[in-house]
This record gives sequence, structure tokens and C-alpha cells, in this order.
Amino acid sequence: MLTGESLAVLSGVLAHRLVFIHGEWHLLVATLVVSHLALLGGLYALRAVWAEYVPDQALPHPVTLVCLYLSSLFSSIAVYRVFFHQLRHFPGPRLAAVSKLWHVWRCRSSRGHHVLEDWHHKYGTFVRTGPAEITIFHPAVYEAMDGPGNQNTRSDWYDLLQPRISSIFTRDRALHIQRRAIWTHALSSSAIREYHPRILAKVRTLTELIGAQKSHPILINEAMYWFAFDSMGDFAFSEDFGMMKNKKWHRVIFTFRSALALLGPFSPAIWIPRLAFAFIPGLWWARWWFRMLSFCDKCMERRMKRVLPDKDIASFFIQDHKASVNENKALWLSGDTATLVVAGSDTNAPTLTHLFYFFARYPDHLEKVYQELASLSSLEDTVGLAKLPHLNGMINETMRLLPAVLTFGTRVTPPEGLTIEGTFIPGGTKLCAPRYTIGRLESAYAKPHEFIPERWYSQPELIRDRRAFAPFGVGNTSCVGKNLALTQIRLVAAALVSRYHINFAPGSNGEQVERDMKDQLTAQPGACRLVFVERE
Ligand code: HEM
Repeated sequence: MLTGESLAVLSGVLAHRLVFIHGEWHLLVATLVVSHLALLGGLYALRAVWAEYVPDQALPHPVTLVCLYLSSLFSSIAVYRVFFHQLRHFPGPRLAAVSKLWHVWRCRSSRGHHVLEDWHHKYGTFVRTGPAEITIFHPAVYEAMDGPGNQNTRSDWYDLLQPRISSIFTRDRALHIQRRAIWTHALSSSAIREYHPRILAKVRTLTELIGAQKSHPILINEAMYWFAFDSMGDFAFSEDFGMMKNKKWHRVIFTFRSALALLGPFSPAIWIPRLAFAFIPGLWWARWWFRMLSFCDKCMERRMKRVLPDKDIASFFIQDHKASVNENKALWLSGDTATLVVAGSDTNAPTLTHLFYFFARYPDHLEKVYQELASLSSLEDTVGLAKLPHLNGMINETMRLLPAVLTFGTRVTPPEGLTIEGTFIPGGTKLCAPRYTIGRLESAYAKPHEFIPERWYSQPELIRDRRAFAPFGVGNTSCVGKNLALTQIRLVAAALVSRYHINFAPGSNGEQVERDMKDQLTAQPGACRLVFVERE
């Protein structure tokens, strides 16, 4: 006869085989927890009623039954994933095949880029880094994921902001095209020309900030973050956050950093933050997350109350919001605003920090850029700056070795699967392509660990496979802010390199930059103290 205990075990296996094996569950994780708690409550009630009517035959304790059910559910999942899953033949850590929790645990210090690098060295080019995930360390991967004609979709990660939606935070292809069109207008070449005076004003303020240090060491991470955030405030919302002027962090930045820090360990399993958002929205980092979103919303609310003579990025979204009759338009605006604040600042800041770290590390390259700048009639000539080979070689080399987006960006293969360089990846598999490791592949670059800006112009033989270089992504999901970002980076480099010699602060050799770098959606480099000495 079937006992209560054996029924619980059977239910666990059936729940896996009939229910959980199908589809995605990350958006329902809170509902699942609640329904399982309700089940426990129901079993207690049943036991009480049973005890009244059948007092001589007690039912098993509800906690025992739920534990048996859960153990059999998770055992069934683990056995299936290790021995029967369609990805079982791919090499990788055994525990990662069982659950993404292993990846989360390994990323607990936000060193996701090192975790994946280690797994690449241990397991090769195609590594199973999750139950249904393959991480690919091959130059061809970006084209395969996002290149022309691809049928992949964005992964569950992109549901992070749900119910808010934005160009990046949507997995619906049609909606993505629609939302991306607004970004493309807001960041077109002609729009950037309009923002040019604002960008230049912020570059001047940064130059003054650094000049005021008068050869005293400056924490360049801080200066570049202030610059990036102040600049974003200006071209996004026509608002001055005043960090460079006040030489002080805006208090909201701590909220931002605390909120985004959760993505270091939890990006591999997005259901964990979703669970926290549902159950403890006012506690721990979930609280920072909602405060961050609320700050972004307030920036947009303030901006919507103003009428301005010049266009800023927000004006494109406000125009769309006013014209739209869609019932979700408030959520779209909120999602795009959060994207604008984070993508518009948290990517430029690390890129600039890394670039100046390399300037200090390689004085010969710094001097080459200085010589190049002398050929320009104006240091504010963005077209001229875009053509300087050594400056742009340095920027490329910086983004190759220390990309602002170290590991982020996952896709899911279409039902028919995908073949990458002769390896078939079954349908429904999540793909990951970590830029940090791919930028250092021997198959893509000669002397991959050396900093050689010339490989981007006079020594092209040092690039073996150009497809490996995608700091801004490729195809129709690539970065819409690329031109704006590069314009800012070049202008800052020109303004500071033309005026200063740049060295590490006494007693420092910059080793913390890479040693202490964290992977928290964007790269968070370790402290880099520099001295800027005015040129003769
Ligand atoms: C050095 C600076 C930057 C880097 C390295 C960078 C990198 C990237 C990458 C790799 C992606 C693709 C992400 C994915 O695969 O899902 C992306 C997308 C995006 N970036 Fe950037 N970004 C930078 C600056 C900016 C700026 C300044 C803005 C806006 C002001 C911006 C706005 C966006 C948006 C909206 C998307 C989503 C595009 C889409 O949904 O189709 N980025 N960026």
C-alpha cells in the first residue's frame, strides 16, 4: 500500500518530470515559494482533521512529508541534469551542471571573470557552466550569438527589471526593436553633435578638478566616476549632480553601488534577486535596488516638469511617453530611465579608469599619444581625434584587456539549436561569452597578454581573429551609446594627456587595479592613485 511518505517521494519525482522540467520559472519563483508554504499549511490542516476522524491511525508529520517531497524533487533534478541532460557530454564542473548555485557561490567575491577564466583553462573552449548553460571561449561566439540572421533570444537575466521594460531589459524581439529605435535617435550622430557643448563643459571641469590637485595623488576611479555620472546627468536629464564641482560623492551613488553589487554574485541565478525583491523589498540590498530605481524615476519626473530649449536624451523618451497610448508606457519610461542612468555612467567610468591606468603604466605610449595630439588644430575636434591611430589603438587595447563589461550578456539558442565552429549547441541552451577571457585568447591575438596599441593599426598581424573584439557587442543588440562613449573617452584623454605627465602615485604601481577588480555587471577596478604633473 502507498504510504504518505512514499506518496511524498513520488510527488517530488512527478513534479520534476511533469512540471518543472518544462519552461522557465524565474518569474514565478515567489509564487512557487508561497504555494509550497500553502501546501505545508494544507497538510497541517489535513492532519488535524484526520486526527479527529481517524484517531487510531496518525498521518505522517507535514514537515517530514514536505522534506521528503523536496528531497526527491531536487534529487530527480540533479540526477537528470548530470546523467540525462542534452548537455551532459560537455565538459565543466560537475556541481555547475547540477545547479547555478555553484556558480553563485564561486562568484561570492564578485570575481566572475576569474571564475570563468579558471574554468576555461580547466575545461577548454565549450564549457558547461550551468545545468542548461554553455560558456564559449571562442572568437566566433559574438557573431554566432548576435550577428546577422541569428535566431537567439535574450536569456532570463534580461527579466531582471520586470515589470519594467527597456531596450535592453526586454526579451521580446518586436518590443526591443521598437524601444531601441528611440535610443538610436537619442544617440544618433546628429544628437551627439547637439550634446557636444555639454560634453566639452564636463571635460573642462574634469581638467580643472585634476589641475587643482597640483601634482598631489588623485584617486582616478573617483574622478572618472564623478565625471561619468555628472556627464550622464547633463546629457540625459540636463541636471547637474555637481560631484566634480563639490569634489564629493552624491549620496545616491552609494545606493547605486550597493544595489549593483548584488549582480556580482547573483547574475548567474537571476531568480535569487527576484526572490529577494518579492519577499524582502525593504531589506538588505533589495532595499538599495528599489532606492536606485526610485532615484532614476525621480530624475525623470523632475525632467518632465521642465521645458528646455535644447534637446537632451530624456526629451526623446518624454516625447515617446506623451505620444504613446500603451497601458505599459509608465513602466517603459521607468525601465529606459534606469538603463540610461546605469548604462550612461557605469560603463564610461571604468573604461576611463582603465585607460589612465595604462597611460601611467606605459609612459612611452602616453608620449606617443601626446605627439599625435600635436597634429590636431583643436583638442576638441572629435572627428580628428577619432582618426588618431595610437590614441584609438590604446583605447581598443584597454577595452580588449579590461573591458567595461567583463562577462555579462547571455542568449538562449533557438529550438533547432546552433552550430558554432563545428560544435552543435542544442536548442534552449543559454550561451555566455565572457569578454575578459576572449580578449586574451591565443587564437585571437598574438602576445595576448601584452599591451600593444600598434596591433590596431601598424601591426595588424598581431590580431589573429578580429571577431574576438566586441567591447560594445555586435548586431542588433549592440551598444547604442558607443559613439557617445567613445567621443567622451577621446576628449578626456586628449584634454589630460596634452596637459599632464601621468604617473602612479609614490609607492604605488597600480597593481590593485586588476588584482582587486570586481565583476558587478560592469567592471569595478581596484584603487588607482595617479599623479598628474603639468607639462612644461
Ligand atoms: C565604454 C562605454 C560602454 C560600453 C563598453 C558599453 C557596452 C555595451 C554592451 C557590451 C552592450 C550589449 C549588452 C548586451 O549584450 O545585452 C551595451 C548595450 C547598451 N548600451 Fe552600452 N556601453 C557603453 C556605454 C554606453 C552609454 C554611454 C550608453 C547610453 C548613454 C549606453 C547604452 C546602452 C544601451 C541602451 C544598450 C542596450 C542596447 C539594446 O538594447 O539594443 N552604453 N553596451
